[in-house]
Amino acid sequence: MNRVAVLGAGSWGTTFAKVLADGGADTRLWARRAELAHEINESRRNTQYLQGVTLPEGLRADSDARSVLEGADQVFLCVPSQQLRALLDDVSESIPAGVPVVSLMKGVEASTMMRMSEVIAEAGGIDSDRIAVVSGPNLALEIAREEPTAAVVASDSSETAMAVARTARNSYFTSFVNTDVVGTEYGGVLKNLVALAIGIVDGVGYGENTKASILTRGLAEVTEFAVAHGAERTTMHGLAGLGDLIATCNSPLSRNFSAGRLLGMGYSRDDVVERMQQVAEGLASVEPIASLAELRDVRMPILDQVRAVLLGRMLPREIAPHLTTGNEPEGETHDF
Ligand SMILES: NC(=O)C1=CN([C@@H]2O[C@H](COP(=O)(O)OP(=O)(O)OC[C@H]3O[C@@H](n4cnc5c(N)ncnc54)[C@H](OP(=O)(O)O)[C@@H]3O)[C@@H](O)[C@H]2O)C=CC1
Ligand SMILES: O=C(CO)COP(=O)(O)O
Repeated sequence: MNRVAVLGAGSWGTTFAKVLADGGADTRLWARRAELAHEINESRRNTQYLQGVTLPEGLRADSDARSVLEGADQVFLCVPSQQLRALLDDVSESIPAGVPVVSLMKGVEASTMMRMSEVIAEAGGIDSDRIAVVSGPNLALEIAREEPTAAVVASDSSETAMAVARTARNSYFTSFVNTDVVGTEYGGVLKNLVALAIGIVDGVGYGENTKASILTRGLAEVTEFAVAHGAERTTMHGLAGLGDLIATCNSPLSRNFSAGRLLGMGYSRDDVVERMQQVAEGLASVEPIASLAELRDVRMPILDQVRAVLLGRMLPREIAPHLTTGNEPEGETHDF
C-alpha cells in the first residue's frame, strides 16, 4: 500500500487527501493548526472547509509536517501559492529522497512569476522528473461529495505522472496523464483570471451571452499566453484548460468567480480580500501574468480589463463592450 503525505488541510488539500485515501493509500494530512488536525481525526470532519463531508478512516491528520512526511512514497503540496516557498524552506529536508513531489496548486509566485513546479524545483531542490502537477475541473466540494470527476497529472517524466495518476484514482475520481507541465499548470492559473472576469460581469447583472463571450475569448487568450510560454495548444483544449474554465467560470463554488462577483457588485479589491474566507489565487496572479504576457508580447484584453477593475481604473459594467482587444480597426478582429 502506498503511503502518501498531503501538506495543506484547506478545502482542496483535505479533499485530495480523501481522494487518495479512498483510492487505497495510507494518507497523512498536515494541518498547520493542531485543533484542525484533532477535529479531522476525532470527528472525521473539516467543518471550516468542507461542510457536511465525512472523511475516510484511511486519512490521519497531524500538525507536525515532519511526521507526516516520514516514510511517504508520494508528497502532495496544497497551500496558497504565495506560501509555498516558505513551507518548502521549512520542510524540504524532511521530504524522502527520490519520491514524486506533486503540486495541487493553481497560482504563480507573485514575487518571482514562477509556476509552482518551478518553485518546488528551486526551493525544494527537487529534480524535474520527480515533480508532477495536478489540474483540471476540480471544484473541491463536488469531489468531496464523490461526484464523478477527471483531472490531469503532468510531469516531465511519464513514469512519475503515471505513478501519481495510479495513486490519485478511485471510484469517483480519474486521473489522465500528460507530459505538458507548462500547459497543465498555466491552464489552472489562467482560468482563475477568466473566472474573475466572468464573476465581475455576473456581479454587474449581465447574462449568459456576456459570460459565454468572455469564456470563449478567454480560452483563446489563455491558449495564446500558454503556447507563447511553451505549452502544447492541445493541453489548453483539454481538462486543464477548457475543462477547468467551464467548471470554474460559472460556479458559485469557485472562489475566483465569487471574488469577481463581489468586484462586479462594486466592492473594492481590499474589501474583496477581506471578505474571502478562502484563497482566490487569481487576485495574486493578475500582476505576474500581465508582466509575463508583456515579456512575450501576448495581448490579453480580458486580463487587462480585470486588472483595470482591480486598480479602480475601469467600472465593472464597462468590461463587456471591450471583449476584443479594442484597438483594432473594425473588421480586423478574429475569433480563433
Ligand atoms: N478549492 C478548490 O476547489 C481547489 C483549489 N485548488 C488550489 O489549491 C490550492 C490551495 O487552495 P485551497 O485548499 O482551496 O485553499 P483554502 O483557502 O481552502 O485553504 C488554504 C490552506 O492553506 C493553509 N495556509 C494558509 N496560509 C498558510 C501558510 N502561510 N503556511 C501554511 N499553510 C497555510 C490554510 O491553513 P489554515 O486553515 O490554518 O488557515 C489552509 O489549510 C490553491 O492553489 C488553489 O488554487 C486547486 C483545485 C481545486
Ligand atoms: O480550481 C478550481 C476548480 O478546478 C477551484 O477554483 P477556485 O479556486 O476559484 O475555487
